[in-house]
Parts: sequence; C-alpha cells; structure tokens
Amino acid sequence: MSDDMLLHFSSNSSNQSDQSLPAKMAKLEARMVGKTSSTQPPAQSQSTRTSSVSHAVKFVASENLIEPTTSSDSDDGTGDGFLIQANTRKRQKLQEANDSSLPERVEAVEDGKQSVVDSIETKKNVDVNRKKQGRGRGQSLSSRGRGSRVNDQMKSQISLSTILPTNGQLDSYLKDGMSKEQLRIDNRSPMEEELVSLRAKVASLEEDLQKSRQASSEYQNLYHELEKELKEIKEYEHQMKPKRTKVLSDLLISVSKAERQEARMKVRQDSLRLGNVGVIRAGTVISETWEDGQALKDLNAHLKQLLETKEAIERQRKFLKKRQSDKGDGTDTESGAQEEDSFIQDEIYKSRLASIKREEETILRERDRYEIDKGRLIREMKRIRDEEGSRFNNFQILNYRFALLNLLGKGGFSEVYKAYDLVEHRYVACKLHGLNAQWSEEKKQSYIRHAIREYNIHKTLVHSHIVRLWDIFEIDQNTFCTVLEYCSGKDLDAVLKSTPILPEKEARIIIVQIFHGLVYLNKRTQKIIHYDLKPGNVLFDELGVAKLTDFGLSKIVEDDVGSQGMELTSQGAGTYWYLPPECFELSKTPLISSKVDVWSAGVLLYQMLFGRRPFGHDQTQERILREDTIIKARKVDFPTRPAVSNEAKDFIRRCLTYSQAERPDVLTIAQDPYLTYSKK
Ligand SMILES: Nc1ncnc2c1ncn2[C@@H]1O[C@H](COP(=O)(O)OP(=O)(O)OP(=O)(O)O)[C@@H](O)[C@H]1O
Repeated sequence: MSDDMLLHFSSNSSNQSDQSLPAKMAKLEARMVGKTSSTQPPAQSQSTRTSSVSHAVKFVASENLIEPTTSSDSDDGTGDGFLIQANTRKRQKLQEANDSSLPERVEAVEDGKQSVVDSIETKKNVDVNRKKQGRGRGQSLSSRGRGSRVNDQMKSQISLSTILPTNGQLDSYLKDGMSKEQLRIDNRSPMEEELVSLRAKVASLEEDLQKSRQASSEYQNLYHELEKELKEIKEYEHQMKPKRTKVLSDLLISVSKAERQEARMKVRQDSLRLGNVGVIRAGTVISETWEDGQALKDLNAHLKQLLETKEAIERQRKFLKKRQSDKGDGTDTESGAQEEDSFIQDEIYKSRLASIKREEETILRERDRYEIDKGRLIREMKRIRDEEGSRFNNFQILNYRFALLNLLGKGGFSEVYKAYDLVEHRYVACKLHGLNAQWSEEKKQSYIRHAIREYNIHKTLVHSHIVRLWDIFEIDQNTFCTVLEYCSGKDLDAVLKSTPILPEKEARIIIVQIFHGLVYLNKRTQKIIHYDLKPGNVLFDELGVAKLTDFGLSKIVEDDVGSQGMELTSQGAGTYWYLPPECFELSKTPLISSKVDVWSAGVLLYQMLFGRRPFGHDQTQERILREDTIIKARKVDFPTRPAVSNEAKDFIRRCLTYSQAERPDVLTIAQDPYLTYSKK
C-alpha cells in the first residue's frame, strides 16, 4: 500500500465517523451489488485499486466492524446476490434488536476502530522505516523486507476489501464462526495469490540481498582495516629492515670473529704437536722450512731408538753365529751344550726383533696419521695466511646483500668466502675473481669472457648433485664475484687428504652421485662436458650430498657434433691425472665427448678405493706431459691391497678404456650394474 493510500485511509476513517450507520450500509450494499467479482484480473490499474481501497477503508473505518489486518474478503462472484440478500435480512434482524444490543456493538466497534488505528500505526511505522532505509543504505534490509511484506499484506487485504460483503453479512459470518482468514483466502484469485507469493519471495530476496550487502560492507570495512594494518606493518618492516640487517650482520660478524680466533688457537695448539713453519736465512736469502712439532719429534726419536736396538741385536746375532762357527771343533758333549745355548740366545734375539718390528709398525701408522694432521694443519695455516692477506677480510657487504664472513680457500685466480645472503637469508659461497692488475687489457677481457661463459653455462644447471650458481656481479674494474650454493662439508680432495682410502661402500655412493650429475648434464637439450672432474671439484653439503662444481672448463656440445665428439679448443687445460689419452693428442685437434668425463670418473673411483691415482700418481703435471704418461696408459693395474670387489674393478676398467671409440659415454655407462642399487 502506498503512503498516499494510507493517508487517504486514515483521513477517511475520521471524516466518515459522523455518517449515520444505516444510510452508509445501504450505500455499501448497493455498491456491492453493482461491483465486479473479487477475481478481478491482476492487470487492473493501480488507480482503480486505489479508489476501491479508499472505499473499503471508508467502510472499515466507519463501520468499525472488522480489523483491517484480519478482515475477510468477499465470496466468489457467484455468491454475491445471495450474500447481499442474506445481509439485508440480517440487517433487518439487527435493526429489530437494535437498541437492546447497541452498547455491546458500540464496544465492538470501538475495539475494531482501535485495531484499525493500531494497524495503521504499525503500517505508518513500517513505511517511515522503509523511507528511512530508502534514504540511507546503511540500515538493515531485514526491517525493509518486513516492511515490504506488511505492505504487500495490506495491499492484498485492501484490494480484497473492495469486494467485502456488507457489515451485516460479515457480522453474520463472524458470528457463524467463519474465520476472516478463510474469507480472505477464498476471495483471492490464483494470480493474485501468485503475485502475493512472488512479492513475498521478492521481499525475502530483498532481505537476503540487504543482508549480503551488509555483510559485504562489513567485509569491506574489515578488508580496509586489514589493508591499513598491513600497510602499517610494511612501513614498520621497512623502517626496521636496516636495523635488523645491522643486528644480523653484527651477529654474523661476531660469530665469524669467534671462529677466526678459534681457528688460530687450534693452529697454535696443533703446531706444538705437529710442527710449524720456520725461517732459514742463507746469506741474504730467506726461505721457509717446515719444523716438526714435539709429537712428531718423539715418534721419530722412538723410531730411531728402535732402529738402533734392532741394529745392536743384529750385531749380536752375527757375533753369536761367528762364535759358534769358531768353536766348531770342541768335544761332543761340550759342543752340544754350547750349541743349545747359542740356539736359545738366537731365539731371544729373533723374538726381540719381531717385537721391535711390531712396535715400528705401530709407530709408523701413528706417524702416517700425524702426517695427515700435519697436511691439514699446513692447509689451515695457508688459509689463515691467505685470509689475513686478503682485501676482503674485513666483513664487507657486497652488492648491498652478501655479508662476507671467513675465507674458505684460495684457488688459482680466486678467493672463496663463506658469506650470508641478507635477502634470501641463507649462507652462500662468494667466489671473488681477481684480475691481475699486471695483466694486459686483452688478457683481462679474455678472463672476463671466460667467467661469463662459465656463468652462463652454470646458471642454467639445477640439479641436486650440481652446485647452484645464484648470481654474478662486478665489484670493481679488476674484480667480480660469482655467488654459489654453500657446501659446508669438505671437498673430496680434502676428504682424501685426511682419509686417502675410503671404504668401497662410501666410494661407490660418491661415484653414483657424480654420475647422477653427469647424466643430468647429458640429458639436457644442450649437453655439457664438465671436462675438469677432479676431487677438488666435488663438494659435499652438510648432509654429505656430493655436488659437482667449477664449470670453468666445461664444453657445450653443439647440436651438429658428430658421433666422435667435438673439437677440443682448450687443449692443455685441466688436471692431467684425470684426463683421458685423447686430450693429449698432438697430431690433430682432438675430438672430445662425454667420454672425457667417464674417464675422469674412473680415475676418481680408483683413487678413492686405492688411495692413489692409476696413472702418474707421483708425477708432476709437467712430467706427465713430458713423459707422455697418459698417452701410454693403455692398461690399468690394481694393487692387491686393499681388497676391492671385482664389480668395482670391472667398472673402473670400463671407464678407463683406452680407445675413445670403445669407451662408453655417460648415458651408456650409467646403466652399469655398479651404479644401480636394486633390492635383492
Ligand atoms: N660452493 C662452495 N661451498 C663451499 N666451499 C667452496 C665452494 N666453492 C669452493 N669452495 C672452497 O673454496 C676453496 C677454493 O675453491 P676454488 O674453486 O677457487 O679453488 P680450486 O678449485 O682449488 O682452484 P681453481 O678453481 O683455481 O682450480 C676450496 O677449498 C673449495 O673447497
């Protein structure tokens, strides 16, 4: 119902209160006779409805017989005449009993009036609320939904009340106990009912929509609040970042300083035991020499003493033998007793010699251990000296990101520092490539080209058995840095220096990992030959996972390469103990393939198992070249000790196949049973 209608409704109710009841009833009856059925089509115009409503309201208000909210409606169209007649009769009866029942009726009328007023008040409130809601979206839709429903109910009631029977008839119905609701339902057309139900649905949907809108607005508010909070956190984070970085790098520095101190203290302690570098002056020439420590001196002294004892016993034995031969012409009884004495004496000497031998062996084993410790000490001393001489030793932060800590080691042209990545928050290894200031510009450029080439190859390699290369950047005109995955374990070279012979199980799992890395290099679209496989280029992480590194000499195998391989352009580079014979070919440019890496891996396995390299172990690089050691390496020999499985030996023989054509390539040998672990 519109607001206008309500106004009309309320004004009529007051205006008509003075009309005489009988005259009004008559009027209404006449109208009812002439009116159309309540099944008026829903398409009926709103204005017609409104006028009907206003009449109905007039009727309700003036007669005060029914409550608008529960008022019944008319019968169906066919019953109109009967109802009117019945009503007329009813009215006559009523008039007869008029005066006697008037006080109760007045009361009923008063009650009805009050109900209508209440209903109108409710309606007004609802509509006022709805208007408010219409003005401001912030208000709850549920109240608007309720308002709409009440509105719809009112509309339907009012439109139906246009076809209500006269008040007499209605009174009679009420008296007969027929519910007003029943009347209302009976008088509804199906379309009207559908309309009502659709309106109810619309109202409920509107209510849902409003709820959703409200929820959405609440979420939006929450979102804005969170966004604000996030912004604040980010700002705070931004402000705190330099402070945090400072605290972090200070911590890292103090830990590194403590490590440096500890390393130096250990070197001092070990030096007492194992030895130190001394300085010898020969005229104006000053040179360095190694002086053994007390433990080694004691061991050597012990060995010397054992040797002296051994020599003394040997001398006594000789003397005893000589005496025996000199007294050979004595009496039988006499010579028999002397012979027995000499025999016993000799047995004593022999027994003593055997025990000296055992002692010697123990001391020699101990000395070997000391020698290994001595080697480690010398390397550590060198590292400390290199660190002290390095221009990067004062904890610089490179590229605003990499906090340099302690020196890991120094290579030919580079220093490798342990560093901390302040962005990714992980340890890395920063390899600082220094160009020699004395080099010609051409040589510097060539070195840089070489390093960039290595970087370009290495950066694309992502495999668990290959050291990751994270970054490259320039430090100054003569220095640049490559950032590598940090491997906190030793490299294989350091491992073999402290334990020259590895148990076969350990050696096998290392070679298996190396081959996993090699297979990866050979399964890429752009195949790569590492070309510099050697113990120093196999690193271990803290869990003992082996990783290949140093792709400085690597070769990219071009697509159009023939089955024999590609041309070796950098002949002479690499470490000769680990390179195959074809790399030493001088008559023509050698063709190389992944078979180079297979040979190197074979040498590595041999060295891990037997503690020495198969070819030219004791030779220098220069001598290997001069004596054609590798060119002559046609057959591999295995020492009798330590005992190694035949499978391992067969695998090594396959890797060290002299003929390049017959040697399997990486992908072929990767199928070898020695490299596969199958459950038995
Ligand atoms: N990614 C890394 N993680 C941990 N230590 C590393 C890493 N890379 C190299 N190192 C260590 O740094 C030291 C120097 O390495 P570098 O590769 O420069 O030396 P090299 O291989 O002996 O020399 P060159 O490359 O000239 O042959 C070695 O002891 C090596 O173990």
